[in-house]
Amino acid sequence: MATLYSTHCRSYSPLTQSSSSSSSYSSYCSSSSSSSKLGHVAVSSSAPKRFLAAKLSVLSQSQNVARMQDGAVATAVTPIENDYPFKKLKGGLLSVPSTDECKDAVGFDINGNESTVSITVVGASGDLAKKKIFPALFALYYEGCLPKHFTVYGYARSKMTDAELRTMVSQTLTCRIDKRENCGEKMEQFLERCFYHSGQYDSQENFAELDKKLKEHEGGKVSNRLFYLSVPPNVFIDAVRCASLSASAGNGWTRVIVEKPFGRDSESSAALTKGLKQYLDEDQIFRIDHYLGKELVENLSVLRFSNLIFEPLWSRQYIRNVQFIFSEDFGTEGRGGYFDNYGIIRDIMQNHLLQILALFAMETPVTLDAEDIRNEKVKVLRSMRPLELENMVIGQYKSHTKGGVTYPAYTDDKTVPKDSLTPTFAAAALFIDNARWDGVPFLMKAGKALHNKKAEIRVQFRHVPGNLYNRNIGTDLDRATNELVIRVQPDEAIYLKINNKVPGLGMKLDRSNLNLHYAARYSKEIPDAYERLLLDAIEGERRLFIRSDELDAAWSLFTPVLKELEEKRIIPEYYPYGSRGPVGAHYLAARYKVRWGDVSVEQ
Ligand SMILES: NC(=O)C1=CN([C@@H]2O[C@H](COP(=O)(O)OP(=O)(O)OC[C@H]3O[C@@H](n4cnc5c(N)ncnc54)[C@H](OP(=O)(O)O)[C@@H]3O)[C@@H](O)[C@H]2O)C=CC1
Ligand SMILES: O=C1O[C@H](COP(=O)(O)O)[C@@H](O)[C@H](O)[C@H]1O
Repeated sequence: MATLYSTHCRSYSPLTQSSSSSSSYSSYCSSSSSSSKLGHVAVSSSAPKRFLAAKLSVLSQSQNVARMQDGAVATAVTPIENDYPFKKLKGGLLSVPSTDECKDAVGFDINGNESTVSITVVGASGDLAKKKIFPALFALYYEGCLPKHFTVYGYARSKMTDAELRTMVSQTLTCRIDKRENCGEKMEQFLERCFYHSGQYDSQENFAELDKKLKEHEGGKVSNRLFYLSVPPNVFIDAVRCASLSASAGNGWTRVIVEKPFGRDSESSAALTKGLKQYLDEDQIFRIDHYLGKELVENLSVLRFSNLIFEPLWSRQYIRNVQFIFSEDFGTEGRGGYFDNYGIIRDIMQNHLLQILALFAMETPVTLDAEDIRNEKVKVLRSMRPLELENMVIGQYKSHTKGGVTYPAYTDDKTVPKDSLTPTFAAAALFIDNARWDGVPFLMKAGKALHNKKAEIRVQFRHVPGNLYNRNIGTDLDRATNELVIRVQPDEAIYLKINNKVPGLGMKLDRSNLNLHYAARYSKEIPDAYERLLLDAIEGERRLFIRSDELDAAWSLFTPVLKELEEKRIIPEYYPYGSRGPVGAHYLAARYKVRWGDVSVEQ
């Protein structure tokens, strides 16, 4: 993706040229008066603004120019030669990043036929569906991002009427849109497109009934179907089997979003993948890791690859250590049954934090195409040393009374065995054995029931060699090194800690932050990760979803230590609910001469 720009409006090439018109980087030109000897490219000007799809029927063989259906001329960053990366894209599709606004969502396929998208939320009665999926779908609708013809179906065993589903969706709306203008009116319109079908997850017959209903809504148009598996993992394969055999799209695409957990170790993950692939091709499977949809995680590559000042520093030569920190100020209340079978390492580290690490550490991908990015991520994961027990600390929260309020221990949850050793906290030191990162500790820390809720990436740079100002810094040289902090949530920010002189006649040094604070810089609300990911799945954009080889590599790193922890019944270090977690995490970091950045006074 990321390769075609309309030159009729402007000439643009990322990194090398600037826009020659006042139109924004990604604005979309809908007409052209220029003549061209180039062939016809089938794309309508009602194509979505976000990803403009163009079918390349005839192209200039040697140039980076193509003509759009509506006459606009577009240029690619690299020559279009019916060659990589384009020929890899199905049906000769080019996709172009445009604005993140999507007011004119497309309702046509590439041949100009009217198409529909049906989104079936399997497990619609559940927590995730209510909390995240329906609100995200509504936000996309509100923003004009859903295609013209779309239908949302809830599917679960619970008996519900369409009206009851609609009440459930409207009452559980927790999304960022809920206080916006015309929310009620838009919600009414959205709910009219929501329906419910009750059925078993292992019943082809029940899915065939769903298929019949979907067909009625599709009304003979090209049908595209997205199934979101928001059910416990033991139901995944049954639901995929029944959906694919009885309710696949007849003439459009069928895609399935699969929620984590993707297994609990290498073997079970491989079995799940094998099971899914009995019924689906890899490119139909969208394994979701919602951290990849978070705004600042998306921005990580932009920060790195579009700013000259960072990439040259991005290696062992300048970086002392990197920290990935996740904390929540609540326990597993309500999810103890699920959590006890997985623990924090599987719940957060093996997926969310490791995915961010891979994006952070990868080499520059050839293009922004999903496969190029995922290829680079896999290389990072495969260059990593499997985690060893000695490089890991685990903890579990215990009850704590503060201000007259007693907070429960993890094992106070009725669905958790009293003698459970499942970690609710873990810290780990990981290493990437490649030329760029040899010897640099990548530290991870994740915990529930801690003192705050936060997710951040901290990059600590090396000391300035022969620093002229060492005398002015004092004895704690570590404190004076530069640190780049990417605060993923809450209160998104990117800031760089630098040393500066305190104004005055003396020479006293101070630490200050060069701060990109999102709330101050942008008035626009940040979309929820599920919005971005759902939209990507609808648009067939796989960049933020996990490929099966990435998943295998991720499990290979964690499976041995997970087995060892369980086999040896390693006792976690107990920490009070609402504290900063086990002190063992500090000893682990100290072994690699690291101090956690989130515990210093000036964070
Ligand atoms: N909730 C969250 O915050 C997150 C959840 N996930 C993952 O998303 C998926 C859905 O999560 P969540 O909504 O919390 O799950 P729920 O436990 O709420 O289950 C979803 C629905 O599945 C059905 N269901 C529940 N248990 C079973 C069972 N044993 N057998 C068959 N059907 C069952 C129920 O619907 P009915 O009885 O009506 O059929 C339920 O409403 C899971 O894979 C979870 O791991 C991932 C990240 C975060
Ligand atoms: O996947 C999961 O993520 C949530 C945290 O997500 P966030 O977007 O609210 O930070 C976590 O609570 C849950 O345990 C885990 O399964």
